[in-house]
Amino acid sequence: MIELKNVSMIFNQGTVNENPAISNINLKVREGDFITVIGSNGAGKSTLFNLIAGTIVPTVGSIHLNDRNITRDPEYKRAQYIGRIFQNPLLGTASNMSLEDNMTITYKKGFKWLKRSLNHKMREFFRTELVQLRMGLEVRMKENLALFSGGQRQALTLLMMVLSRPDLILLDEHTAALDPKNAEIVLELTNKFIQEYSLTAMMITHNMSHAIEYGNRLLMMDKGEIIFEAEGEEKKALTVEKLIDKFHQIRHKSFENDRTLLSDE
Ligand SMILES: Nc1ncnc2c1ncn2[C@@H]1O[C@H](COP(=O)(O)OP(=O)(O)OP(=O)(O)O)[C@@H](O)[C@H]1O
Repeated sequence: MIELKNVSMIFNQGTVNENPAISNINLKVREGDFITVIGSNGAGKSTLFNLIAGTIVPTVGSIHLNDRNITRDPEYKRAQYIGRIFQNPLLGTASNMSLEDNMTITYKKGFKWLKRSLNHKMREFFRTELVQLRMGLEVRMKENLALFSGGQRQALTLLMMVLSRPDLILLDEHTAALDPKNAEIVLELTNKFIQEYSLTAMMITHNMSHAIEYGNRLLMMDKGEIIFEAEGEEKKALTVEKLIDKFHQIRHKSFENDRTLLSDE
């Protein structure tokens, strides 16, 4: 699927501000993997996603999708097969357009003639898909998205991304800006979609228990490196305490992240 080979990212190379944000990462993401990514402040989690999404080009190394070298493919091109959701719930959908129009544009990739072609069949299809969110949005298809809550917007972004069936989805703390109840709803939906549609996904989270509970693989990053990986039974046996201990054993220092949620709840 996606493979990173000896990837390093050095920001401001050769200047006094030189910053080796990613150091020689090798990672194979297999089809169907749901990988949670945790790490201390500035560990390089978002930079890793930026490299995979094509927002930035690695200083060293290469990135491959199904054996095709995509290292130099620009972000807009990769967006056709890599979906990404950010923390800000307003980013994934257009506020000044109706729910129906937002869905149409995503579904047909923005062709101008779409509005006219929004026929009964397609409207019914959207309605059925929206029911899955259990937020009552199927009866609000004509409303502008500016009227929807952050949780509803993020659930819609997720659904619209799923409809486009990307090869890989990158979830960049996509529930962090939501209140705990909505965060839980969106996370459950994420998990449901990933399972039902056999999607391949990577999810950055600051909630350690979510990182343990969801997905089949877990990566722990620090200072631009993947310092610990767990999957299958080993991952299932993890607890927040064990993860913190692991970090301590490997790095001989305590896990520092002011936003990390360490509770086991
Ligand atoms: N565009 C950039 N230019 C220069 N330095 C950058 C850039 N993007 C990230 N960095 C630096 O790279 C390092 C890794 O940052 P990154 O945002 O990937 O960390 P993170 O693990 O996502 O952190 P956090 O959990 O705090 O969001 C940091 O030192 C950061 O300042």
